[in-house]
Amino acid sequence: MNRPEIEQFIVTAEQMRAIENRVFDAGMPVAALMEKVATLVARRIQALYPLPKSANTLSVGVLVGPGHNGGDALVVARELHFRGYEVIIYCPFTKLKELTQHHANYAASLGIPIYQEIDFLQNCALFVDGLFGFGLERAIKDPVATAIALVNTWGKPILSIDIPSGLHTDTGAVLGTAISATHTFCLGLWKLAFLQDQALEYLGQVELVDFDLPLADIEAVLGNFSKVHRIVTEQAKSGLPLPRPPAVHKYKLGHLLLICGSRQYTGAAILAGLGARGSGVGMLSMVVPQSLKLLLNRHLPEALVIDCPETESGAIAHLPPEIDFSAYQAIACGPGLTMQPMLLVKQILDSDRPLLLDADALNILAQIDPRQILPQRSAPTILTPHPGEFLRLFPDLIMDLSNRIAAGQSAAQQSGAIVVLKGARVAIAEPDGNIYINPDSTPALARGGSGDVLTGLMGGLIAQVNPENLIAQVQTAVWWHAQAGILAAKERTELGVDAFTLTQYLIPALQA
Ligand SMILES: NC(=O)C1=CN([C@@H]2O[C@H](COP(=O)(O)OP(=O)(O)OC[C@H]3O[C@@H](n4cnc5c(N)ncnc54)[C@H](O)[C@@H]3O)[C@@H](O)[C@H]2O)[C@H](O)CC1
Ligand SMILES: [K+]
Repeated sequence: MNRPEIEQFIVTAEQMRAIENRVFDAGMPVAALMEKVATLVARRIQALYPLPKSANTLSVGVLVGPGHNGGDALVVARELHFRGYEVIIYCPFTKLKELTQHHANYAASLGIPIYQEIDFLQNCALFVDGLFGFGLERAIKDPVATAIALVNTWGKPILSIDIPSGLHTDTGAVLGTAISATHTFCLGLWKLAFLQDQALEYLGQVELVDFDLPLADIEAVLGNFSKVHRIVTEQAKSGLPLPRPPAVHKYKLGHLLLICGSRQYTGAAILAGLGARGSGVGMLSMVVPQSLKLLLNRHLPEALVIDCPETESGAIAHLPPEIDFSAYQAIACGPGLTMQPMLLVKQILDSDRPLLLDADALNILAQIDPRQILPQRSAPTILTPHPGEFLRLFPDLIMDLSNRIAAGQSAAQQSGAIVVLKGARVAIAEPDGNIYINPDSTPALARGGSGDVLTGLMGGLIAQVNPENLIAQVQTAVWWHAQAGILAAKERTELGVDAFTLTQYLIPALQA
């Protein structure tokens, strides 16, 4: 059983090494730690792939590298051998670290075959990957590169120790070539690569193996320096406005002003409205162009629809002159807006309400310059860009998959806004440099309209709380949205999660 508090930390290779060194300096022998860690991994492998009762054994190919990742793999090989598995080792390296060499000698003395060619392992039913861990420093070359490519094509389960060999521990980039794991046992603390979009297809199912690194050592190294956090379920749930106080009325549960839609993008308004409905917000007012009013009344009978004069092409022309922003606890704006309501966006930027901008509102903001206007706002601003919108907003922050965390942090610091950077692993950056990454999601959410649902949901949540708790609500919204997608995909496959269906899973996701 992992300690729950351990799940929140995210470390770089350098931080992991520093934590590990503190433990060694305090007296824990390196060999003892390796023994402990690898024994835990071996047990997990036995649980996942028990020896079949029908056959006498299961053949396991163990890929062994020159460092301590290879040492871990050799301990696993030895344990599986003693438990009755037929183990075959591939180790093409002539020079091993000392401890690793000791384990290799002992494995050989037990009669476990060790080969320098990968072909000897091609009939194995299962592979354990211990080629490289967080010590990988340069691109993998032949013959190991070819061996990795070959094992990947064999289609057998591959269980990686610590990280799939070939992935950079911090960026998740592939260095030369990488193991495509079916399952990865991340050792001790979550490494940054596990939250990087570009690593996801190599990781398979992921699991943290807690081996009792003392919290004091983790905190001594991470201390105030670690600004990268993993959103954990318990914390996300605690942000939900539940349970409601028993004696409460609708105006105490937040009033959201949701500004969205155009004749061209009608559905975006409906989806955002349904997202807001899911949030349980006390009151929902929706600003839309006139011609959407009837349709919205049909889909969202509970919403107060503020219909606005519209442009020739059906965008909102302007807000009603009598609109009073102080009646709302939050404003969310953007889905389906088109680029026309430029003045409207300027007007809400001038308001003193917490403001969430998405989609076209972000594209309009990009033309105004977020770094100039956002720091002048008296209330918090939240931006929810996908990578394309992000680059329009912050064109000089070149963002690619290997630096999205740093880019998100810079954008938040420079604009003073909370920046929710969408992607396979949504990252939420705060102006103070902290960044929160949502670890569990599903590709089912990569679909038109899913962002509109998030805007409504997040808007509805932030309207319900004190602006001081905003960052917690933003995390909760991102987590909740992903959980709804995960549940919907489980019941309906990843193809069955259109944005409307997603709105129908918001509440079931909480019940689950
Ligand atoms: N997390 C912990 O506290 C523990 C981790 N353990 C395991 O140890 C590895 C890290 O071990 P380390 O020896 O530092 O690194 P690696 O095994 O990843 O490999 C480094 C080794 O490989 C050489 N090298 C680097 N890049 C290449 C390359 N492209 N081609 C060839 N050789 C390369 C480098 O020079 C080194 O010699 C960690 O991941 C865990 O699995 C401990 O077992 C327990 C505690
Ligand atoms: K590995």
